[in-house]
Amino acid sequence: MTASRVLVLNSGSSSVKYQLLDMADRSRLAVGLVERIGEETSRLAHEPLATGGGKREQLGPIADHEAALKAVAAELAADGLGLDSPELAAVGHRVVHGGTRFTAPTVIDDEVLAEIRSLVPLAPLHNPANVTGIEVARALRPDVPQVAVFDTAFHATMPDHVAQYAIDAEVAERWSVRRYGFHGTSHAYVSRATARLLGKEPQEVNVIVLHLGNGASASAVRGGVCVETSMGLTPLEGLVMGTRSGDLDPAVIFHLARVGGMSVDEIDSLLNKKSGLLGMCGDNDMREVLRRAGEGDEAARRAFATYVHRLKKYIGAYTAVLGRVDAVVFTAGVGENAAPVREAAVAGLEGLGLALDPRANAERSGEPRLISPAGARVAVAVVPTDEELEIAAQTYELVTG
Ligand SMILES: Nc1ncnc2c1ncn2[C@@H]1O[C@H](COP(=O)(O)OP(=O)(O)O)[C@@H](O)[C@H]1O
Ligand SMILES: CC(=O)OP(=O)(O)O
Ligand SMILES: [Mg+2]
Repeated sequence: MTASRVLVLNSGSSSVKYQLLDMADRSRLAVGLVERIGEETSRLAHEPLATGGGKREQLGPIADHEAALKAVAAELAADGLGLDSPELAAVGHRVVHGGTRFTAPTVIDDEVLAEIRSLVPLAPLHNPANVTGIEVARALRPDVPQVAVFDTAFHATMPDHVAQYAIDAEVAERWSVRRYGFHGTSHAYVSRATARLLGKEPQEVNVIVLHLGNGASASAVRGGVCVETSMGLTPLEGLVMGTRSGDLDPAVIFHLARVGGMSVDEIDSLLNKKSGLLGMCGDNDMREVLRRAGEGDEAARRAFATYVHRLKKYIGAYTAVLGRVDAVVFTAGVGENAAPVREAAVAGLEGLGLALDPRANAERSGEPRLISPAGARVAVAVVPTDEELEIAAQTYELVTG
């Protein structure tokens, strides 16, 4: 019997999502989530699909990512799905920043881990958690390959003139200042799945992918190759997000420092953790924003309008970048679930060939589906992302291929 299980760890700044998959048939054996790590109200939700044991929940403080991962390992072990199993072929880690060095899945050794650690300043919210995940998994199973799958990898094909910021070239080179892009695993998976939905090969279609989760980014994918994306040096640029500002005039930072007396760290925290929907209206969860806006709450309505306006700008810009667009596709928590966001983002874009079928848009389903009217010039679609499956597939291919 060859080992065919892959454990995928997707560690975020305050959460860990995980899945144990059997890559022999791509089935999911266990899935779970630890959220609000570092708070009093941490929660671990675990579902051992293989045993049919039903969902289990643990409430109470989980201090840090190390504690979270150990709790996950204990849950898996309790179902006989532990990391000690001889069937475990590899652990796949989502690593957010791969810099210019990593553009493909990579088996992690000491040197690779050191390089991932050195990229922490470029993804301070994400890479430290990714490093902890690698350290904990490695300590538990030093004999099993640990593979890093990078959020930046899919965007490495962006042309230099797209990746370059219009700043002094020597300064940019010296400090690795360029646009990298993130959520690449999702953009890759979803753009391919969209081609399939259209009955085409990825090489045949041009797609605009809107990944709208807590973090949010857009990408322009021409014939399966990423040519532009909205996140930059770090996951702060681009769309309005749950707690991040996205695009702004860089002079806002000088102004807040010089006139507002804020430190660089305070401004960093303001723009990454206290901005976006949260900053504008006090709620970062789109469900709350929609509920409040529906009740006529002015701050929530304006936050929604700003969020949607930014999306429209990117759809227009990427239509120009691609020249011909076959599909605009919505994915991730907001993109898959929030029909009002999709409706408002596409409204008024008939000139670009975009329209929605209101009935199809209102339908709820976990399947990839079209929400544009039959015969529309540009398809509009909802395609659920599956970063964990994609990470598992890339990991398994690397260790067995
Ligand atoms: N039914 C829904 N309507 C609107 N927004 C939703 C809905 N379900 C989930 N979301 C949004 O999805 C977001 C999380 O998306 P997700 O892709 O899971 O994010 P991440 O992977 O970045 O943590 C939540 O902040 C929430 O606002
Ligand atoms: C890169 C990024 O923004 O990731 P997330 O959406 O998981 O925060
Ligand atoms: Mg996500």
